[in-house]
Amino acid sequence: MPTSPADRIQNPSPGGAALISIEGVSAGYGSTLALSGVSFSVGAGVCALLGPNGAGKTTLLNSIVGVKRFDGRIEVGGREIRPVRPLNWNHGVSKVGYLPQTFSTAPTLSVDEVATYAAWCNGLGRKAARSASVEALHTVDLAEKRTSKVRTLSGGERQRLGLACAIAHQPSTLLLDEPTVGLDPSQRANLRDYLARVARDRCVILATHLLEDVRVTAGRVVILAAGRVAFDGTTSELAAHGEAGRRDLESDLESGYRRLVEGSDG
Ligand SMILES: Nc1ncnc2c1ncn2[C@@H]1O[C@H](COP(=O)(O)OP(=O)(O)OP(=O)(O)O)[C@@H](O)[C@H]1O
Repeated sequence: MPTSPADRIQNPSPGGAALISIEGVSAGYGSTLALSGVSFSVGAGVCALLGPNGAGKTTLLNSIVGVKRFDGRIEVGGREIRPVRPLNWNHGVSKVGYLPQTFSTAPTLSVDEVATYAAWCNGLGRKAARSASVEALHTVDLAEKRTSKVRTLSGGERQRLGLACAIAHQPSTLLLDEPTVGLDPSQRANLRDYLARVARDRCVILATHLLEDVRVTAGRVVILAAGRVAFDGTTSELAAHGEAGRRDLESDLESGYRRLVEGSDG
């Protein structure tokens, strides 16, 4: 069985200090139950959150960040999330950085203004927010665009601006909802490198449909199906669910995923 590079370099074990703890979380929209009794905890490392369309991934991330009402208990860095209140409400700098599935912001603001404002909203003072913006834009390779208006950015550049907004205040946990969608291959590789680096001492939950994201970055995988946890283990354990004799780790992961979620591996 091929071993994931992330398995070797990270400590995705929930046996380490849990940065995010989710216990019996249920949430819905009117009569639609989107999450039903979801429980797992996550320590340092990249934890991939997989599942078919409508499985509840975005609902779970919105619950963790405190913008979606839920039943059950969620703690981030030992602090209980009380929906619906911003995470940093009266508590200083937010411990969470969130890149939503669709990042949108005021088109007439400059790139630098948007990132500075995000850092300020996440609890930094004005001066610290300005330098945090400079650093974050450098990290996502947007430093040269800092004076450009948001409306002039390409789709991939907007996505990277969204990431800069999520990381500028240096949160201990990062929630990223399909962050590699819309990025070109070299920016996608840069983002994966960045995630592997920051996840050494932080928790990253990466919601994605791309098994290459999982292979390259994640040590741990949680699969949601119809609002419930269908799998919780390492990437190697997920691959072990696949049909034997596949070519590589990514094929094993796909086969394991399809067997668990669809009851077949196509
Ligand atoms: N604002 C909403 N109003 C009503 N139902 C919603 C709303 N948002 C999500 N849902 C429903 O909740 C369920 C979970 O949706 P969610 O967006 O969390 O899934 P997901 O796993 O993120 O899907 P995808 O992979 O397509 O992004 C789905 O049945 C969806 O139709």
